[in-house]
Amino acid sequence: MLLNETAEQIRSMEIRGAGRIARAAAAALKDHAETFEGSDIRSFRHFMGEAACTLLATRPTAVSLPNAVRFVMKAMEGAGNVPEAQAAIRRAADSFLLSSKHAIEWIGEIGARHISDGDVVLTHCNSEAALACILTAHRQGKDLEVFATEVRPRNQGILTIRALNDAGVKTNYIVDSAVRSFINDVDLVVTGADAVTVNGAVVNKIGTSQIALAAHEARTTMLVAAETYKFAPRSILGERIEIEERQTDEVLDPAVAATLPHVRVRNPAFDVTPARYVDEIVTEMGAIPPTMAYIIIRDHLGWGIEEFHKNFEFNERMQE
Ligand SMILES: O=P(O)(O)OC[C@H]1O[C@H](OP(=O)(O)O)[C@H](O)[C@@H]1O
Repeated sequence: MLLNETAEQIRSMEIRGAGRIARAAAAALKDHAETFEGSDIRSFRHFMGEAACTLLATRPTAVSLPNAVRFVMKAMEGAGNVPEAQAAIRRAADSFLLSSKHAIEWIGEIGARHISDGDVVLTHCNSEAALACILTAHRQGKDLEVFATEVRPRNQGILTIRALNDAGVKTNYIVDSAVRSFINDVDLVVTGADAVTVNGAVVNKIGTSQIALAAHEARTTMLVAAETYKFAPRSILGERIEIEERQTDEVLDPAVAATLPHVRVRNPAFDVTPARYVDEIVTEMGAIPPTMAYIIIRDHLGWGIEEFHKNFEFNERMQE
């Protein structure tokens, strides 16, 4: 698929979910690299740099996207000519796609151990990682019941209840505002994440923080399922995660909005749940307390402060 087409599909949310966005971007960079005609390595770097920028501009919040793009782009750093650089990009993209798939499988296994026979689990939005935990527990023969939210305004809950229904999981579909009414019937909340910052805060679909608050009050365990490529290196530098605010027509019919000149519709797509409301983050490296985010960023992703200096030099070279 052409790079611009992938970018448009991510922007319009035809391709959505933090992990899927990241994999689509890695695959798009790989295909794009093959379309380069020429032999000048500097022109190739520029060609790929522009493609990376196009992908990065699609959606601002899910950190998996810049992490995947950087992982693939960094692979060509040492290449001396175009075929070498193309091969390096191919290898890196394939390795990202494979490790992403394995990460979700591992998260499913580890997350399922947190779910006991007879548990009632609540999930919000449509997260591959969170669903992996629930579906693995179900496949293990545990008798589960799930509460899945509607997820206004894009209604990703429909995708979730379809997946649960297809697997034969007993599921209750509720509007977002019904969470507190049912939270005392729930043993465990499992959500995904679009980003995890260095202080262990979890950025996820709007409404997650209200659910975490309700779970905290009810003493219901709150698990977040997230691959390590959703941890945000730049948060070490104090950079904040930009919360995407989407078009208002997702919330209110423009014809109705036109009759309400004093009303401003707000549509943030994500919110931030502080670490103290999250019991554990289930990653492919194991289940960790959210306060261990720094270790994941530094020791596993390899992003210490010194890496930012290296990256700065790399970006300078890309712009030459
Ligand atoms: O990567 P996985 O676990 O699939 O999803 C993680 C998160 O990505 C989604 O964002 P959106 O629907 O693209 O806005 C949701 O916020 C979901 O919880």
